Amino acid sequence: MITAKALHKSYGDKVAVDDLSFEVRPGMVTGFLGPNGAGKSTTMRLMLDLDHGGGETLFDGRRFSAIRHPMREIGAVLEAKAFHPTRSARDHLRMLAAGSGIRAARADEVLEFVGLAEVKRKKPKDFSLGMAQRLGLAQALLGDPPTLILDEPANGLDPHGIHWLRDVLSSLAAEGRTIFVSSHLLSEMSLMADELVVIGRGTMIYNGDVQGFVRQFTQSTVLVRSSQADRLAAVLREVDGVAVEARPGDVLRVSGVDVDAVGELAFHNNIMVRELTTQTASLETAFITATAAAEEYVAHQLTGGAA
Ligand SMILES: Nc1ncnc2c1ncn2[C@@H]1O[C@H](COP(=O)(O)OP(=O)(O)OP(=O)(O)O)[C@@H](O)[C@H]1O
Repeated sequence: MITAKALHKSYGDKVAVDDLSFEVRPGMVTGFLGPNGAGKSTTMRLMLDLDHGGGETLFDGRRFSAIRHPMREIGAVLEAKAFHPTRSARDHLRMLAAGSGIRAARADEVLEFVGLAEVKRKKPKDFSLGMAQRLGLAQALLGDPPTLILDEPANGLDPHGIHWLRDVLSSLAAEGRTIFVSSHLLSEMSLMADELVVIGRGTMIYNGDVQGFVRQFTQSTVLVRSSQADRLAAVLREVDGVAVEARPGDVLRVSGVDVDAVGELAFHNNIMVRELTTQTASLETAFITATAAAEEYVAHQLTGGAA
Protein backbone atom coordinates (compact mmCIF):
# COMPACT_ATOMS: atom_id res chain seq x y z
CA MET A 1 0.00 0.00 0.00
CA ILE A 2 1.27 3.45 -0.93
CA THR A 3 -0.05 6.42 1.03
CA ALA A 4 0.75 9.86 -0.37
CA LYS A 5 -0.11 12.69 1.99
CA ALA A 6 -0.36 16.39 1.10
CA LEU A 7 2.38 16.31 -1.55
CA HIS A 8 3.39 19.80 -2.58
CA LYS A 9 6.01 21.31 -4.86
CA SER A 10 6.52 24.83 -6.22
CA TYR A 11 9.04 26.16 -8.73
CA GLY A 12 9.18 29.85 -7.86
CA ASP A 13 5.63 31.14 -8.19
CA LYS A 14 4.54 28.09 -10.14
CA VAL A 15 2.77 25.40 -8.09
CA ALA A 16 3.53 22.08 -9.83
CA VAL A 17 1.94 19.77 -7.21
CA ASP A 18 -0.74 21.20 -4.95
CA ASP A 19 -1.59 19.32 -1.77
CA LEU A 20 -2.06 15.95 -3.41
CA SER A 21 -3.17 12.99 -1.25
CA PHE A 22 -4.10 9.51 -2.45
CA GLU A 23 -3.66 5.80 -1.78
CA VAL A 24 -2.47 3.11 -4.16
CA ARG A 25 -3.73 -0.32 -3.16
CA PRO A 26 -2.07 -3.68 -3.76
CA GLY A 27 -3.41 -6.29 -6.16
CA MET A 28 -4.35 -3.89 -8.93
CA VAL A 29 -2.90 -1.48 -11.46
CA THR A 30 -3.45 2.18 -10.56
CA GLY A 31 -3.11 4.61 -13.44
CA PHE A 32 -1.77 8.10 -12.79
CA LEU A 33 -3.24 10.31 -15.43
CA GLY A 34 -3.08 13.95 -16.41
CA PRO A 35 -2.42 16.14 -19.42
CA ASN A 36 1.14 17.26 -20.28
CA GLY A 37 2.61 19.33 -17.47
CA ALA A 38 -0.05 18.28 -14.93
CA GLY A 39 2.61 17.33 -12.39
CA LYS A 40 2.85 13.53 -12.71
CA SER A 41 6.64 13.24 -12.91
CA THR A 42 7.10 15.78 -10.13
CA THR A 43 4.68 13.81 -7.93
CA MET A 44 6.54 10.58 -8.59
CA ARG A 45 9.87 12.22 -7.74
CA LEU A 46 8.38 13.56 -4.49
CA MET A 47 7.03 10.10 -3.64
CA LEU A 48 10.52 8.64 -4.01
CA ASP A 49 12.17 11.43 -1.99
CA LEU A 50 14.12 12.46 -5.12
CA ASP A 51 12.87 16.02 -4.87
CA HIS A 52 12.39 18.44 -2.00
CA GLY A 53 8.83 19.49 -1.32
CA GLY A 54 5.98 19.25 1.15
CA GLY A 55 4.11 16.19 2.38
CA GLU A 56 5.23 12.59 2.62
CA THR A 57 4.72 9.22 0.99
CA LEU A 58 4.66 6.00 2.95
CA PHE A 59 5.27 2.57 1.44
CA ASP A 60 3.68 0.09 3.82
CA GLY A 61 4.24 2.69 6.52
CA ARG A 62 7.84 3.71 5.66
CA ARG A 63 9.34 6.54 3.65
CA PHE A 64 11.46 5.59 0.63
CA SER A 65 14.60 7.08 2.17
CA ALA A 66 14.15 4.85 5.24
CA ILE A 67 14.13 1.60 3.23
CA ARG A 68 17.43 -0.29 3.44
CA HIS A 69 17.34 -2.11 0.08
CA PRO A 70 14.95 -0.02 -2.03
CA MET A 71 15.35 -2.20 -5.17
CA ARG A 72 13.97 -5.16 -3.27
CA GLU A 73 10.96 -3.20 -2.10
CA ILE A 74 10.17 -0.62 -4.77
CA GLY A 75 10.96 -0.99 -8.45
CA ALA A 76 10.93 2.52 -9.88
CA VAL A 77 11.59 3.77 -13.39
CA LEU A 78 11.26 7.49 -13.85
CA GLU A 79 13.31 7.96 -17.01
CA ALA A 80 13.29 5.52 -19.87
CA LYS A 81 16.88 6.06 -20.94
CA ALA A 82 18.75 6.46 -17.65
CA PHE A 83 21.28 3.67 -18.19
CA HIS A 84 25.04 3.33 -17.92
CA PRO A 85 26.52 4.68 -21.18
CA THR A 86 29.20 2.05 -21.85
CA ARG A 87 28.03 -1.16 -20.14
CA SER A 88 25.89 -3.78 -21.86
CA ALA A 89 22.27 -4.13 -20.76
CA ARG A 90 23.18 -7.29 -18.90
CA ASP A 91 26.20 -5.76 -17.13
CA HIS A 92 24.15 -2.70 -16.22
CA LEU A 93 21.62 -4.92 -14.45
CA ARG A 94 24.32 -7.14 -12.88
CA MET A 95 26.01 -4.07 -11.44
CA LEU A 96 22.74 -2.88 -9.91
CA ALA A 97 22.03 -6.38 -8.60
CA ALA A 98 25.43 -6.57 -6.90
CA GLY A 99 24.80 -3.22 -5.19
CA SER A 100 21.57 -4.50 -3.66
CA GLY A 101 22.64 -8.02 -2.71
CA ILE A 102 20.62 -9.58 -5.54
CA ARG A 103 22.04 -12.73 -7.20
CA ALA A 104 23.66 -12.07 -10.62
CA ALA A 105 21.58 -14.69 -12.45
CA ARG A 106 18.48 -12.60 -11.77
CA ALA A 107 19.69 -10.14 -14.47
CA ASP A 108 19.33 -12.82 -17.16
CA GLU A 109 15.94 -13.87 -15.82
CA VAL A 110 14.43 -10.39 -15.98
CA LEU A 111 15.97 -9.72 -19.42
CA GLU A 112 14.36 -12.92 -20.66
CA PHE A 113 11.06 -11.90 -19.04
CA VAL A 114 10.94 -8.54 -20.86
CA GLY A 115 11.99 -10.05 -24.20
CA LEU A 116 15.52 -8.61 -24.35
CA ALA A 117 17.54 -11.85 -23.96
CA GLU A 118 18.86 -11.64 -27.54
CA VAL A 119 20.22 -8.12 -27.16
CA LYS A 120 21.48 -8.37 -23.61
CA ARG A 121 25.13 -7.94 -24.71
CA LYS A 122 24.33 -4.72 -26.57
CA LYS A 123 24.67 -1.27 -25.06
CA PRO A 124 21.39 0.39 -24.04
CA LYS A 125 22.45 3.65 -25.71
CA ASP A 126 21.79 1.89 -29.04
CA PHE A 127 18.30 0.77 -27.94
CA SER A 128 15.08 2.19 -29.35
CA LEU A 129 12.76 3.91 -26.87
CA GLY A 130 10.59 0.79 -26.77
CA MET A 131 13.60 -1.43 -25.96
CA ALA A 132 14.74 1.07 -23.33
CA GLN A 133 11.28 0.89 -21.74
CA ARG A 134 11.59 -2.89 -21.58
CA LEU A 135 15.03 -2.60 -20.00
CA GLY A 136 13.58 -0.11 -17.50
CA LEU A 137 10.94 -2.63 -16.52
CA ALA A 138 13.62 -5.35 -16.22
CA GLN A 139 15.55 -3.04 -13.90
CA ALA A 140 12.43 -2.36 -11.81
CA LEU A 141 11.79 -6.10 -11.46
CA LEU A 142 15.39 -6.97 -10.58
CA GLY A 143 14.78 -7.08 -6.84
CA ASP A 144 11.39 -8.81 -7.24
CA PRO A 145 9.79 -5.87 -5.40
CA PRO A 146 6.19 -5.84 -4.14
CA THR A 147 5.74 -2.26 -5.41
CA LEU A 148 6.33 -0.79 -8.88
CA ILE A 149 6.34 2.90 -9.82
CA LEU A 150 6.67 3.52 -13.54
CA ASP A 151 6.60 6.90 -15.28
CA GLU A 152 5.13 6.64 -18.79
CA PRO A 153 6.19 2.99 -19.34
CA ALA A 154 4.13 2.68 -22.52
CA ASN A 155 5.83 5.66 -24.18
CA GLY A 156 7.63 4.40 -27.29
CA LEU A 157 6.00 0.97 -27.30
CA ASP A 158 4.15 -0.14 -30.43
CA PRO A 159 0.55 -1.44 -30.07
CA HIS A 160 1.84 -4.99 -29.65
CA GLY A 161 4.22 -3.77 -26.93
CA ILE A 162 1.41 -1.91 -25.15
CA HIS A 163 -0.70 -5.08 -25.01
CA TRP A 164 2.30 -6.99 -23.75
CA LEU A 165 2.86 -4.37 -21.03
CA ARG A 166 -0.78 -4.51 -20.02
CA ASP A 167 -0.60 -8.31 -19.63
CA VAL A 168 2.65 -8.07 -17.68
CA LEU A 169 1.33 -5.41 -15.31
CA SER A 170 -1.96 -7.17 -14.70
CA SER A 171 -0.20 -10.48 -13.96
CA LEU A 172 2.22 -8.69 -11.59
CA ALA A 173 -0.79 -7.05 -9.91
CA ALA A 174 -2.54 -10.42 -9.65
CA GLU A 175 0.45 -11.62 -7.62
CA GLY A 176 -0.55 -8.99 -5.04
CA ARG A 177 1.88 -6.23 -6.02
CA THR A 178 1.12 -2.52 -5.79
CA ILE A 179 1.51 -0.93 -9.22
CA PHE A 180 1.43 2.80 -9.96
CA VAL A 181 1.89 3.80 -13.62
CA SER A 182 1.65 7.21 -15.21
CA SER A 183 0.53 8.20 -18.67
CA HIS A 184 -0.84 11.28 -20.39
CA LEU A 185 -2.79 9.04 -22.79
CA LEU A 186 -6.20 7.77 -21.86
CA SER A 187 -6.19 5.12 -24.54
CA GLU A 188 -3.22 3.44 -22.84
CA MET A 189 -4.60 3.84 -19.36
CA SER A 190 -8.00 2.44 -20.27
CA LEU A 191 -6.22 -0.73 -21.36
CA MET A 192 -4.00 -1.00 -18.32
CA ALA A 193 -5.55 0.46 -15.19
CA ASP A 194 -8.14 -0.76 -12.69
CA GLU A 195 -8.06 2.39 -10.58
CA LEU A 196 -7.26 5.97 -11.56
CA VAL A 197 -5.67 8.98 -9.93
CA VAL A 198 -6.36 11.86 -12.35
CA ILE A 199 -4.69 15.24 -11.83
CA GLY A 200 -4.72 18.58 -13.61
CA ARG A 201 -2.43 21.52 -12.76
CA GLY A 202 -1.13 19.61 -9.77
CA THR A 203 -4.52 19.11 -8.12
CA MET A 204 -6.71 16.05 -7.76
CA ILE A 205 -9.51 15.71 -10.30
CA TYR A 206 -10.60 12.14 -9.68
CA ASN A 207 -9.57 9.16 -7.57
CA GLY A 208 -11.49 5.93 -8.00
CA ASP A 209 -12.30 3.18 -10.47
CA VAL A 210 -12.27 3.61 -14.24
CA GLN A 211 -16.05 3.14 -14.69
CA GLY A 212 -16.78 5.75 -12.00
CA PHE A 213 -14.56 8.20 -13.85
CA VAL A 214 -16.58 7.74 -17.03
CA ARG A 215 -19.86 8.02 -15.10
CA GLN A 216 -18.80 11.21 -13.36
CA PHE A 217 -17.49 13.03 -16.40
CA THR A 218 -19.75 11.87 -19.20
CA GLN A 219 -23.42 11.82 -19.86
CA SER A 220 -24.80 8.69 -21.47
CA THR A 221 -27.31 9.14 -24.25
CA VAL A 222 -30.04 6.90 -25.61
CA LEU A 223 -30.15 6.04 -29.30
CA VAL A 224 -33.56 5.11 -30.62
CA ARG A 225 -34.58 4.14 -34.15
CA SER A 226 -38.22 4.30 -35.15
CA SER A 227 -40.13 4.81 -38.40
CA GLN A 228 -42.23 7.27 -36.34
CA ALA A 229 -39.16 9.19 -35.18
CA ASP A 230 -40.85 12.60 -35.59
CA ARG A 231 -43.77 11.66 -33.36
CA LEU A 232 -41.48 10.09 -30.77
CA ALA A 233 -39.28 13.21 -30.80
CA ALA A 234 -42.34 15.39 -30.09
CA VAL A 235 -43.40 13.15 -27.19
CA LEU A 236 -39.88 13.15 -25.70
CA ARG A 237 -39.51 16.92 -26.00
CA GLU A 238 -42.48 17.35 -23.67
CA VAL A 239 -40.51 15.74 -20.83
CA ASP A 240 -38.62 18.20 -18.62
CA GLY A 241 -34.83 18.16 -19.03
CA VAL A 242 -34.85 15.98 -22.14
CA ALA A 243 -32.92 16.98 -25.26
CA VAL A 244 -33.55 15.26 -28.58
CA GLU A 245 -31.36 15.38 -31.66
CA ALA A 246 -32.64 13.91 -34.92
CA ARG A 247 -30.05 11.86 -36.82
CA PRO A 248 -30.12 10.36 -40.31
CA GLY A 249 -31.87 6.99 -40.73
CA ASP A 250 -34.89 7.68 -38.46
CA VAL A 251 -32.60 7.77 -35.44
CA LEU A 252 -32.95 10.04 -32.41
CA ARG A 253 -30.17 10.75 -29.93
CA VAL A 254 -31.81 11.47 -26.59
CA SER A 255 -30.19 12.83 -23.42
CA GLY A 256 -31.58 13.56 -19.98
CA VAL A 257 -33.59 10.33 -19.75
CA ASP A 258 -32.73 6.63 -19.48
CA VAL A 259 -33.42 3.83 -21.92
CA ASP A 260 -36.33 2.40 -19.85
CA ALA A 261 -38.20 5.71 -19.86
CA VAL A 262 -37.79 6.10 -23.64
CA GLY A 263 -39.15 2.56 -24.16
CA GLU A 264 -42.14 3.20 -21.85
CA LEU A 265 -43.02 6.53 -23.49
CA ALA A 266 -42.93 4.92 -26.94
CA PHE A 267 -45.12 2.04 -25.74
CA HIS A 268 -47.73 4.31 -24.10
CA ASN A 269 -47.93 6.41 -27.26
CA ASN A 270 -48.23 3.41 -29.57
CA ILE A 271 -44.97 4.17 -31.31
CA MET A 272 -43.08 1.24 -32.80
CA VAL A 273 -39.40 1.16 -31.84
CA ARG A 274 -36.90 -0.86 -33.90
CA GLU A 275 -33.75 -0.17 -31.94
CA LEU A 276 -33.11 1.17 -28.43
CA THR A 277 -29.63 1.39 -26.90
CA THR A 278 -27.68 3.31 -24.28
CA GLN A 279 -24.48 4.90 -25.52
CA THR A 280 -21.83 5.59 -22.92
CA ALA A 281 -19.14 8.07 -23.82
CA SER A 282 -15.59 6.77 -24.06
CA LEU A 283 -12.90 7.21 -21.47
CA GLU A 284 -11.23 9.64 -23.87
CA THR A 285 -14.29 11.92 -23.76
CA ALA A 286 -14.36 11.65 -19.96
CA PHE A 287 -10.70 12.65 -19.79
CA ILE A 288 -11.13 15.65 -22.07
CA THR A 289 -14.18 16.82 -20.08
CA ALA A 290 -12.47 16.27 -16.74
CA THR A 291 -9.21 17.99 -17.58
CA ALA A 292 -10.33 20.68 -20.03
CA ALA A 293 -10.18 23.46 -17.45
CA ALA A 294 -6.91 22.16 -16.06
CA GLU A 295 -4.93 21.82 -19.25
CA GLU A 296 -1.47 23.30 -18.91
CA TYR A 297 -0.58 23.77 -22.55
CA VAL A 298 -3.41 24.82 -24.82
CA ALA A 299 -2.92 25.07 -28.59
CA HIS A 300 -4.23 28.15 -30.33
CA GLN A 301 -5.11 28.85 -33.94
CA LEU A 302 -2.11 29.93 -36.01
CA THR A 303 -2.85 33.32 -37.51
CA GLY A 304 -1.07 33.83 -40.87
CA GLY A 305 1.46 36.51 -41.77
CA ALA A 306 4.79 34.70 -41.48
CA ALA A 307 6.22 36.65 -44.41
N1 LIG B 1 12.76 21.85 -12.87
C1 LIG B 1 11.67 22.58 -13.10
N2 LIG B 1 11.70 23.93 -13.06
C2 LIG B 1 10.60 24.67 -13.27
N3 LIG B 1 9.39 24.15 -13.56
C3 LIG B 1 9.27 22.81 -13.63
C4 LIG B 1 10.42 21.96 -13.40
N4 LIG B 1 10.01 20.67 -13.53
C5 LIG B 1 8.67 20.72 -13.83
N5 LIG B 1 8.25 22.00 -13.88
C6 LIG B 1 6.87 22.45 -14.15
O1 LIG B 1 6.01 21.79 -13.26
C7 LIG B 1 4.83 21.36 -13.91
C8 LIG B 1 4.65 19.86 -13.77
O2 LIG B 1 5.65 19.19 -14.55
P1 LIG B 1 5.74 17.60 -14.66
O3 LIG B 1 6.93 17.28 -15.51
O4 LIG B 1 5.71 17.01 -13.30
O5 LIG B 1 4.39 17.25 -15.43
P2 LIG B 1 3.95 15.88 -16.11
O6 LIG B 1 2.51 15.69 -15.73
O7 LIG B 1 4.90 14.79 -15.76
O8 LIG B 1 4.03 16.25 -17.65
P3 LIG B 1 4.30 15.33 -18.97
O9 LIG B 1 3.09 14.45 -19.17
O10 LIG B 1 4.40 16.37 -20.04
O11 LIG B 1 5.56 14.58 -18.73
C9 LIG B 1 4.95 21.84 -15.35
O12 LIG B 1 4.27 23.05 -15.49
C10 LIG B 1 6.43 22.03 -15.56
O13 LIG B 1 6.67 23.04 -16.49
